[in-house]
Amino acid sequence: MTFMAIDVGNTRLKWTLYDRPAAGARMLAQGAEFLEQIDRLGDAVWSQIPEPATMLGCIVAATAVKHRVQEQMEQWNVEPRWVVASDAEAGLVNGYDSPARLGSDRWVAMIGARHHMLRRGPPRPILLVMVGTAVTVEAIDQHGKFLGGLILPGHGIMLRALESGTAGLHVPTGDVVEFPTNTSDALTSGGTFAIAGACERMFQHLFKRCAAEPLCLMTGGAGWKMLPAMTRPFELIESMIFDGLLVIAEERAALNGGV
Ligand SMILES: Nc1ncnc2c1ncn2[C@@H]1O[C@H](COP(=O)(O)OP(=O)(O)O)[C@@H](O)[C@H]1O
Ligand SMILES: CC(C)(COP(=O)(O)O)[C@@H](O)C(=O)NCCC(=O)O
Ligand SMILES: [K+]
Repeated sequence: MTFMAIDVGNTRLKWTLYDRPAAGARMLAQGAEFLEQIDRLGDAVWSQIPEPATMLGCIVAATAVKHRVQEQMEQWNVEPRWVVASDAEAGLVNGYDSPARLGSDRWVAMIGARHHMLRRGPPRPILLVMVGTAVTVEAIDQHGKFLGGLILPGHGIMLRALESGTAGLHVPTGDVVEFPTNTSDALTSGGTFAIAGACERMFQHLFKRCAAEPLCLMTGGAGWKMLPAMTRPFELIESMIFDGLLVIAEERAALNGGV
């Protein structure tokens, strides 16, 4: 009962094939492609792997990208299914003003994060940071309610915005240092500490709201770059969105006999 999990962000498509649609499933194959390169998936790596029996994905890229992804899946007899954020799913309650407008990647990652937290101990609030094209900083209380989250530009977008809005900021990538003394280091450190500072503020808001110390989790393709600059310990779980997709698929299968 093979299961394909797909996460399409604004920069890359990430996929993992599992032996079954359930938390703790065994990974059979995985990959990541920049969106410009996804049109080769069907003929290349996806023609070399076992056919998935079911599929579940989340996508925040444009509708045209979704169609391109589904085209690559046509060789399989599998119906594409994409998560849409709802009022509640898999133990998480959605506090967004318009629940369906919440990015499905954010929703799925939060479900994965809550699952990780519950497996390791008593319920705690969670601060979940996802570092992709954009950065999101999510606050979840100890009861599983998503209280709200921040959206910030990612490193790349911040740098491009500064480059296009100024005459003198066209420099190579620098290092993250406490007291930058050149333009490259000033830009790289500025972006990194902007994100770290936003995370710290949300940690404080969440701690105060819940009167319990949040568990700090991080995910996303650029998470490893942010880790050393954080003001407190974060655990990096690269597979968070896939873990969330597995949890959702398992629960939906139990509820109605299929994803
Ligand atoms: N192999 C890589 N090459 C270049 N950038 C990468 C790579 N892996 C991760 N990144 C960084 O991670 C970001 C993309 O992370 P990802 O989680 O795939 O984003 P998204 O979900 O928005 O598509 C890029 O903006 C880039 O900064
Ligand atoms: C915030 C995002 C742009 C993040 O995208 P990503 O960095 O994963 O490509 C995406 O989750 C999105 O488009 N969200 C919809 C708006 C919202 O969540 O409020
Ligand atoms: K993402």
